[in-house]
Amino acid sequence: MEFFDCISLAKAQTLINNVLPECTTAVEETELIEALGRIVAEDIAAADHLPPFNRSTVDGYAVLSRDTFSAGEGAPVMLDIIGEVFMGQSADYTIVSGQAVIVPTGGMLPAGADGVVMLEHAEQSDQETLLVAKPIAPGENMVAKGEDIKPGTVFVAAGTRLTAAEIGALAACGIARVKVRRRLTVGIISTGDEVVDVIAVPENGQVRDINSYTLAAMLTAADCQVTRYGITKDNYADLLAAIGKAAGENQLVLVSGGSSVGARDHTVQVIEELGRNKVIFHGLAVRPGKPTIFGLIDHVPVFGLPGHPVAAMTICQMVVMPLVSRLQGSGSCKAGWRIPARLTRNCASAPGRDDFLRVKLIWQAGEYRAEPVLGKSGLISVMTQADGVVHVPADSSGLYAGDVVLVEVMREA
Ligand SMILES: Nc1nc2c(c(=O)[nH]1)N[C@H]1C(S)=C(S)[C@@H](COP(=O)(O)OP(=O)(O)OC[C@H]3O[C@@H](n4cnc5c(N)ncnc54)[C@H](O)[C@@H]3O)O[C@H]1N2
Ligand code: MOO
Repeated sequence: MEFFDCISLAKAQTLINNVLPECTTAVEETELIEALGRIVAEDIAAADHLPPFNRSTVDGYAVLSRDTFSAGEGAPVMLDIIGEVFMGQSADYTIVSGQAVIVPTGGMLPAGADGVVMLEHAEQSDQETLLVAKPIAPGENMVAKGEDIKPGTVFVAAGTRLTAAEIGALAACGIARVKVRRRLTVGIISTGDEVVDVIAVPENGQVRDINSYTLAAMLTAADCQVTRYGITKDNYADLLAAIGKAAGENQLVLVSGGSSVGARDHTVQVIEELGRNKVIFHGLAVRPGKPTIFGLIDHVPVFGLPGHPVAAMTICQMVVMPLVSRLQGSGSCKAGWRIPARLTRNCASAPGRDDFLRVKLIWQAGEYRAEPVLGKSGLISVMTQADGVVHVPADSSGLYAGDVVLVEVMREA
């Protein structure tokens, strides 16, 4: 039996970057609310000032702040109330020194006013006379025209994955439709004579398909359009047909199982045949995930992911997701939050190999602790217990309890 040569993770990433350096995903326009989670295709700048006029942030009296500087509880400043601004209406006044105008929270400030005295810090001795008991600073209790967003400012950059906050900013600027990248199309195939679908009751020797579900869930959460191509038997012709179809219909293909070197592991030969010798690597010096395959079929990247469910998910997160982000035109990896945490126990690692350590995050004494989740690569429960992965680089011989590590969070919430 011929065993594969493992290359380093760093070399693998360079090879992937070299063959697929940039985003080629087409652009489409979508309704604002449909744009949540999508990747913005071009820089978005504001056309106007936000807000378009000076606004009060409290219920009170619009004034010239300098008129109030000498105000105090025992020595109120007296101002003339010249009118009232109503909510949603233009403030058709100009105030000068010695004058005040009643304004509601969110109301427009009259010209000349540079601050608002809160209702509770002033008293009306009659309808036209205001006694101010507390000074305000210039700009206090108001939002200035353009203070939020200035015209011409790029407030959502190309490559941003839209969250509720950007959706709100776009709404504020009157942008009802957004140019976003088309969803990356991803085909997913599970292989294995022993693998049966979720609705089947497995017989002895059989297991239900986990990987096409975990992978589809991860890619869907990363805003991809996923097609599951079911389960293919460990049979060269069936695998050739399935991978060929998936590569013809998608921008990325993930095949789980059959990536190792056993007699039934055909994935690499199939990619080689369909891609005309475009297998770029087979074997990574990582754990888990050693038998990972990467190749191209007519420019479509195809990964052969290890069958063990922990390995399939981990390689998807650490190797496939960065490529997905790049192909999507996104600067940020969907599930790529890294947070510092203190390791709770020693973890050995073989030098010369990158290790991906599964950890559970526990909030304790004002910091996160990273508790290693022990368990074999074939156990899906390892992943239900883990919150993320710690990358132990190839030049490390391990980590010590108390080390502060970066945890790549894999959990959505
Ligand atoms: N002699 C060696 N044997 C193995 C090696 C090795 O270096 N030398 N590597 C091991 C490692 S590491 C892994 S990971 C697996 C990878 O094997 P394959 O990618 O070829 O996957 P299979 O053999 O098809 O399956 C492995 C394992 O995973 C289960 N599996 C497969 N697909 C699914 C699925 N869709 N859902 C749930 N479980 C799945 C399968 O039943 C096997 O138990 O090879 C080791 N062997
Ligand atoms: O990829 Mo295998 O699961 O390293 O154990």
